[in-house]
Amino acid sequence: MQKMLVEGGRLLNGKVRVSGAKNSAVALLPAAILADSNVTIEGLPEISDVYTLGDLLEEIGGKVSWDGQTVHIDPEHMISMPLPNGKVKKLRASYYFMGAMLGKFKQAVIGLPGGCHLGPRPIDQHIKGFEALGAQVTNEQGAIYIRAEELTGARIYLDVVSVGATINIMLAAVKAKGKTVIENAAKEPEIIDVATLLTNMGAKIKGVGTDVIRIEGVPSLHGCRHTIIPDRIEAGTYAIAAAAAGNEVVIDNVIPQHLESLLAKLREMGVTVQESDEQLLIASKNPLKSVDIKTLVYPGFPTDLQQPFTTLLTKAMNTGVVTDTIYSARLKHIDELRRMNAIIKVEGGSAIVSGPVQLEGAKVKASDLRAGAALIIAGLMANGVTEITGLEHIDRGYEKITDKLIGLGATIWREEMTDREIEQFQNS
Ligand SMILES: CC(=O)N[C@H]1[C@@H](OP(=O)(O)OP(=O)(O)OC[C@H]2O[C@@H](n3ccc(=O)[nH]c3=O)[C@H](O)[C@@H]2O)O[C@H](CO)[C@@H](O)[C@@H]1O
Ligand SMILES: C=C(OP(=O)(O)O)C(=O)O
Repeated sequence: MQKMLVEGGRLLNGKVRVSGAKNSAVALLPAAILADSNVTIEGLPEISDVYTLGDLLEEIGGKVSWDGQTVHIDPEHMISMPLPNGKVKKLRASYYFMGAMLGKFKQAVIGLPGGCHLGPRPIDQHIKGFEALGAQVTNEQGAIYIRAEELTGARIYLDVVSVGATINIMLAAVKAKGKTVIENAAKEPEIIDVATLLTNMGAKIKGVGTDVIRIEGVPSLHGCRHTIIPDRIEAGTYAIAAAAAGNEVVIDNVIPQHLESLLAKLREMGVTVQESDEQLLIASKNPLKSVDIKTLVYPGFPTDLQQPFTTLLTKAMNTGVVTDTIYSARLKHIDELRRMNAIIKVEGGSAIVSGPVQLEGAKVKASDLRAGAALIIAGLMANGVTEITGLEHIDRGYEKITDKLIGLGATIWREEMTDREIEQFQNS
């Protein structure tokens, strides 16, 4: 087991390249189940969630071969193997096996998913969608059993706007008989990416990127080649790091339109942001002004950037209020930031950040993926050395983050933990 050490006080400078989008990748890989022939996906991020999903595809009989960031998936010998336990518990996105296996085999048994602990992560809207298409769904000892004689298109209104439910219902509906309409659908770029893959496989989908998606079921889907979109959350994380601890940083392989809410907030704080076709230039200034943020569904401020942004607010003048309307309990980074000298009060589900303060290096624990990113940025801003444990969360979603930050001039490295440190970590 390793820990990460960050020596603060070096200003980030230079260029960093963004990898493929984690939250697309985790849906594109299960989507390949629906094809009858080879699917190739290019530009995948080298992160543990991606490899876990590759292993799960193999568990159900797929042939999966990797060539760097490209994966070739041969679905010909896949079967409707139950996956009640094991690797499905390691990540949230294993729930996309439900929609994809239901669409392909008319049945699926999938353990309730894992993923970051952000408070309750219900899947009632996914189940409502599967049932509307004609499936019977039961929960038996922590696994979801789904079975249908036949899948028939339906009109499905989502009671909450959900990325996971929108994608899962698309996966189940692309081969159903007749027309499916998903109303109050989510509009995130990752949903468009998944729909693009499915369309390349022969699916008939209209309206993605709006809140009404129309799907005309087709009897079969074929293989294809697809290139993933860049990771807007990784790009946003580097943009925040540059604003917090940078001089001038160019972020390469970005779709700036995917980040408008973040960029608007950075500009409000006084950060210089320049956008070009595939790049962002972030130039930080002192002092920064505080702003309030409220996370919302796309194109609102992303919940996945709330935690790193909270760290940035510690160096801004006055108080900024952070409210996460998607995952109101996504606040586990706050106690760790307080250990580093941050002044943050939690009131009525919002975090109130007072600044500016000089953060101090400390021993902290990443409780989830974006909390990890928030702590790394705090380490870059802090006096002295910050020691971060819980790296398995960070490795789920950030490709080569230490190398990328070293490329920008940061002093950051990983070390093996001693037996005593591992014991302390496990008891904490
Ligand atoms: C809308 C949104 O910002 N979604 C984010 C959410 O996706 P994720 O797929 O986890 O969450 P959803 O988009 O599905 O859920 C959005 C909201 O709807 C609720 N809900 C969801 C499904 C359901 O069946 N019932 C239900 O009540 C959730 O509790 C949440 O409050 O976390 C991911 C990982 O951090 C992000 O990449 C997504 O951008
Ligand atoms: C919380 C996240 O991931 P997951 O939903 O896969 O746990 C995230 O991407 O920020």
